[in-house]
Amino acid sequence: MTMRLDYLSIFPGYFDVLDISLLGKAVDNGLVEVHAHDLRDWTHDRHRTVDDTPCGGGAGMVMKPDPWGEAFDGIIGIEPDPSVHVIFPTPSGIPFTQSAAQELSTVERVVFCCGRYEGIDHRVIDYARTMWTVHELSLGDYVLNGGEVAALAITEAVVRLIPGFMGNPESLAEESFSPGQERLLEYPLFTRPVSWRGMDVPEVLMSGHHGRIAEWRREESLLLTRDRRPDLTD
Ligand SMILES: Nc1cc(-c2cccs2)n[nH]1
Repeated sequence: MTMRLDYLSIFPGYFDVLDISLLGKAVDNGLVEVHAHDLRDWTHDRHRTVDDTPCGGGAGMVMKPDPWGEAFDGIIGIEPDPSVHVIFPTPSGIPFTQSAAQELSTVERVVFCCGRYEGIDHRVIDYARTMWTVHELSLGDYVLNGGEVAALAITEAVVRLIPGFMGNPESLAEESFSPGQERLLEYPLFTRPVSWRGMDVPEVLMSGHHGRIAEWRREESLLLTRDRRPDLTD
């Protein structure tokens, strides 16, 4: 299965980075195909205008619906297709989680709509919901200048889960937040040298005693989770 990823943005250059590293490899081995589009290509005025003042007043500018609608027609089509997943990163979205990444990793087509300014005219999202499967997703309780960085983060979380993408799929199963895993934070990791700047690797990890090592790691995860993410232990 090849996943097609489209990105609609007034800064399509953000997505050049997808040609690099692991994601670049996924593109090379045909696991994913990536298309970035400049929303301004669907404007018709000399200034290639994509925004206007908010109806009802208020600060900032809102992204006009017309360019989005024409871009949807050109990129996705004019017939409804629930198999197409359209993602609007937004601070007012539902929290993006590993389980959402897991679900999206099985989808054949994903279109990211990267808003700027104060946001996109709401009729664009309402229209998209009549046509495709729409996800308004938040990365966390902080505000970015636009959806591009969020789209890249969601892309990385999703693409790395596509079967055949990661060399060693077993490592995925053990990760924090993987399905089936207890919701615990990762224990501290060490590698050689055993002694570094006066700090030694914990002795238990050099003991070769797998039972004790597993016990030490679990305890460390429990302590870390209780200290930093008590919400995960609910
Ligand atoms: N979680 C999150 C998403 C965003 C934005 C998406 C689009 C513009 S700002 N900020 N923070």
